[in-house]
Amino acid sequence: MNILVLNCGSSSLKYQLFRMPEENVLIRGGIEKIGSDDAVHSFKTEGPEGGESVSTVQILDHREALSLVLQAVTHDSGVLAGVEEITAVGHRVVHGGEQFALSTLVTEEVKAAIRANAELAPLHNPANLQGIEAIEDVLPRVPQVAVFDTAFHQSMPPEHYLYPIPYVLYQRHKVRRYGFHGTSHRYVSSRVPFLVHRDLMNLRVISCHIGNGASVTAIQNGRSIDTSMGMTPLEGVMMGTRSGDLDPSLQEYITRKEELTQEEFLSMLNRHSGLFGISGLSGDMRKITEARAKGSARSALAFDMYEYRIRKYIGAYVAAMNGVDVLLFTAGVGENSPLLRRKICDHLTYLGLELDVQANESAKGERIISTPSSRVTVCVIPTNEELMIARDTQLLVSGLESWRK
Ligand SMILES: Nc1ncnc2c1ncn2[C@@H]1O[C@H](COP(=O)(O)OP(=O)(O)O)[C@@H](O)[C@H]1O
Ligand SMILES: CC(=O)OP(=O)(O)O
Ligand SMILES: [Mg+2]
Repeated sequence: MNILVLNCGSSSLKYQLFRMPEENVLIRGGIEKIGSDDAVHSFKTEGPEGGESVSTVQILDHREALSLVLQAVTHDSGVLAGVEEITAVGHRVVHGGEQFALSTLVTEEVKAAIRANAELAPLHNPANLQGIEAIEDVLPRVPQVAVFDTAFHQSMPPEHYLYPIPYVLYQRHKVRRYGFHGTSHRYVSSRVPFLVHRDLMNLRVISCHIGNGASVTAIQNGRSIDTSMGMTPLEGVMMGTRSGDLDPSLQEYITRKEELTQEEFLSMLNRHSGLFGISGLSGDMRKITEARAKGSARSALAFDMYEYRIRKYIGAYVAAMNGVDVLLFTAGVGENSPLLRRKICDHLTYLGLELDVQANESAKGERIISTPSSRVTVCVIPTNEELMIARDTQLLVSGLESWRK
């Protein structure tokens, strides 16, 4: 079967088409700057006759973006003869609230729940829903599956997911911590046994997903027991453009002093803070690392704060699990910044952690970067949220087909 996986961001759409169960990627692509005259659509087909295409186009919304995707996977690339060859579509959906601990087939109720949770993930859920509805319009008979960022963290116990505020706010409005990047944390932790040759059920893993958004998760016996993001993806470590943890009193003080509205304040924390806010330069770790190397004091400060805040969460999760067996790094920064990994590990030697400095600098792909005698195994595991979504979609759609027979 051919499964199209869509990850709709606020102004972007990433996609991959999988042939399942072989797990072959037939084509992968992305559209950036949706809503502008100069949106960029790029895609790449795999295999011996693989090719690449990059074009600048005017794209108003996700609906238009999706028609380009369908054109790319059929006519433009020749990968499929027609859209009817798409068996099912899997979507990354960021906020599933308390309703979803597992992936699910999209129904009217599921769409209503995604809509209801949009308030909690305003940057992500509306775009996810647009993607689902756009597919419904074009391919009304094709089953769709929603795979939630929050689902993996539904195993957190209440003492970890509740905020110490009046309990009634949880009862009335479901104010609690949910956590995100669950599909990524689930995927990378599922790879650990293959790398360390030990059963996940007996391991304490700290998973650091450090991309544009970043979160750290404590995984005990294969289940998430705590994670750094909260009710929204703003809590936790410092990120590219997001602040992470703050004193909540800042809101009243800053909005008064700077005459900001609540929306402007939140936008400042989401889009103008983090690495970008401190460096004044960029939220992109590559630019920060370059500027730091050239002597920029503010970029060096931004880097140090970023590293320190991740390390504090690692320390907290060592305490949460009474130790750690595996520390793993994933996503754009986690996979590609040996400097960040080294700086973090330099301060964890009290755990008996010994980084293999050469392995940390040189290798690519899934790998162990600690020494054989290290008491904590440190790994780099490239994430693959899309594959996880394709697998869940396959599973749910196969169930549907056998039920229909
Ligand atoms: N070689 C590299 N060194 C440091 N950071 C990198 C490198 N390559 C990518 N990154 C960083 O990864 C981040 C993007 O991560 P990614 O996981 O792709 O994010 P998202 O999926 O949330 O958009 C960017 O901040 C980028 O700077
Ligand atoms: C939930 C979240 O922060 O996602 P991303 O890292 O893709 O922005
Ligand atoms: Mg991501």
